[in-house]
Order: sequence, then C-alpha cells, then structure tokens
Amino acid sequence: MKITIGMFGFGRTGSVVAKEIIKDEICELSWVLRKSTAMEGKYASRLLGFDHNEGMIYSIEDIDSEAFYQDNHVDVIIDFSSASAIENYEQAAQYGTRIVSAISKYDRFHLEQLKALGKQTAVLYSPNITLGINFLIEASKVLQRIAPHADIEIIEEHFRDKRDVSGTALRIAEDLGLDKRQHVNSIRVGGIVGKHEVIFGLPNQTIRIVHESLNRAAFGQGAIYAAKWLMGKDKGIYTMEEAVALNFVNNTHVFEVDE
Ligand SMILES: NC(=O)C1=CN([C@@H]2O[C@H](COP(=O)(O)OP(=O)(O)OC[C@H]3O[C@@H](n4cnc5c(N)ncnc54)[C@H](O)[C@@H]3O)[C@@H](O)[C@H]2O)C=CC1
Ligand SMILES: O=C(O)C1=N[C@H](C(=O)O)C[C@H](O)C1
Repeated sequence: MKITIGMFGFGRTGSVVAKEIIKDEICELSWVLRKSTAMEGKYASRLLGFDHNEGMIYSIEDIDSEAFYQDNHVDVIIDFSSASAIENYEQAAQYGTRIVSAISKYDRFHLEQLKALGKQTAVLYSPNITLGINFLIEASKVLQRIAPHADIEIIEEHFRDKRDVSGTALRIAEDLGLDKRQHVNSIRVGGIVGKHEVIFGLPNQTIRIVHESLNRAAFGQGAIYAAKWLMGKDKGIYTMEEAVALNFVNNTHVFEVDE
C-alpha cells in the first residue's frame, strides 16, 4: 500500500516537491490544492513531464473543504503554500490525515492553530525540512558549548524575491540563545535557493558551519522523509530534529514565535 499525499502549494517549491513525490516508489500524489484557479483540472504529473496521470490540481476557491477531505482522503498533507492555508486543511485531521508543514514563518495565531491540530493528529513542522540543516544546528549547539565566549553571527542567503527573514535563521538564533534582531544577517540576491551559515569568531581563528540547498528537490526529499516517519506516529506535534533523531545533544526545540 502506498502512502497517499495531498499537496498544498504548487509554486516555486511545491511543484519541485510534487515531482519528488511522484518519483518516490512508496508515495502517491493524490491531489494538489492551490490558491489560484489557473491549473485547475490538470494533472501535476503531466505538467511536470511524466506520461501518466497523478496529482489532480484543485483550487481552494472551488472546493467544499468538508466534503473534499471526506471524498479525497489522504494519509499525509504536505504544505508548501502559505501560513493561512492551515485554515483550509484543519478539517482533514478528523479523517486521520497527518500533516507535514514546511511553512517557514508562522505568526502567533497560526502557530496556535498548528499546535491545536497536533491534539487531533500527528503534525510535523519544520521551517527547513532538509536533512542537512539539522546537522548544522546540532553541530552549532555543540560548538557553542565548547567555545561559549565565541562571537556568533548567522548569515542567511536566499533568492531576490524572498520577502521574509529566513525562518531557519530565526530558529538557529533561538536554539543558540541569540537575539534574532541583532545576530541574523540576511542577503537577497539572484536565485540562491537557500544558504545558512553560522560563524564562530575567536581571537585567532574563525569557524564557519555552512549548509546550502543546491536544488529545491532537497526540500522534497526532506518532506517525503518526514511524511514516511510521521506515518508511524501518534497525534502530537513533532520536529524534523526528532524525525532525524538528532535530539541527542540535549533538548528538542520548543516552539516560539516573534512577539
Ligand atoms: N521548510 C522548508 O524547508 C521550506 C519552506 N519553504 C516555504 O514554503 C512556502 C512556499 O514557498 P514558495 O514555493 O517559494 O512560494 P510560491 O509563492 O512560489 O508558491 C506558493 C504556492 O502556494 C499556493 N498558496 C498560497 N496560499 C495558499 C492557500 N491558502 N491554500 C492553498 N494554496 C496556497 C499558491 O497558489 C502557490 O501555488 C514559503 O513559506 C516558503 O518559505 C520553501 C522552501 C523550503
Ligand atoms: O522560502 C524559501 O524558499 C525557503 N525558506 C526557508 C527559510 O525561510 O528558512 C528555508 C529554505 O532555505 C528556503
């Protein structure tokens, strides 16, 4: 039996993630939900160059959420759309659907909604769903404990059109106990997919830990990993650190948002 997936978002990232899901042997892309009505009725698979039908595209404008989730049940929803989309899929939880949210930045209101969803079903939330970034985070925590007096700065680089400060960089700052307004440095140029660097400055040497996503397929592979992992989990709210079993250093991340 395959793991059936419903995708929220089919933009820059969602479309690449959808391609990875279609290529995966264990997963099946049941449908894609997006805001606009532009590609409604088409198959994501066809738009992505496959020669079979998979992942019918619907618009949230034209569905009745209650009936939709009943008639189009999926094992897991993967969300690469926008923070408010949670309002469109919270009904799915009552049918046992699990949630992987990759939204990089939630406000307090939507984060509370996500937490509430975790009381009904298994939810994994990660502002950076690549497997590699978790190594950067854990390595940074270890280094901070070894060299507590080092100056630490976080640099995040993304494509020109990314508006928000990187949710990953804010998470790294929280994990290292740094003031997000002072120690997160953002660069927006060209088409950089996503690069995060933590710099440790000591008097006579500098240590840099860098993670770079070279292709958005990295997010697809991470999301698929998270979806498979979540299938074995009871209701609750989980992190990618838990999914990749990297919470060995000390505690698991506790959710926080900006005031
Ligand atoms: N956690 C991670 O590792 C990553 C997270 N992201 C996050 O994913 C999100 C999407 O990023 P992009 O693909 O670059 O954006 P984009 O603007 O290219 O695409 C957004 C897509 O979501 C759809 N959408 C927006 N609101 C919706 C709603 N309420 N319901 C259904 N569909 C809706 C739009 O129609 C569009 O298809 C952002 O929050 C981004 O930061 C992106 C890459 C990696
Ligand atoms: O918007 C993106 O694209 C990305 N957002 C995430 C973030 O804000 O940290 C992660 C990733 O690097 C890409």
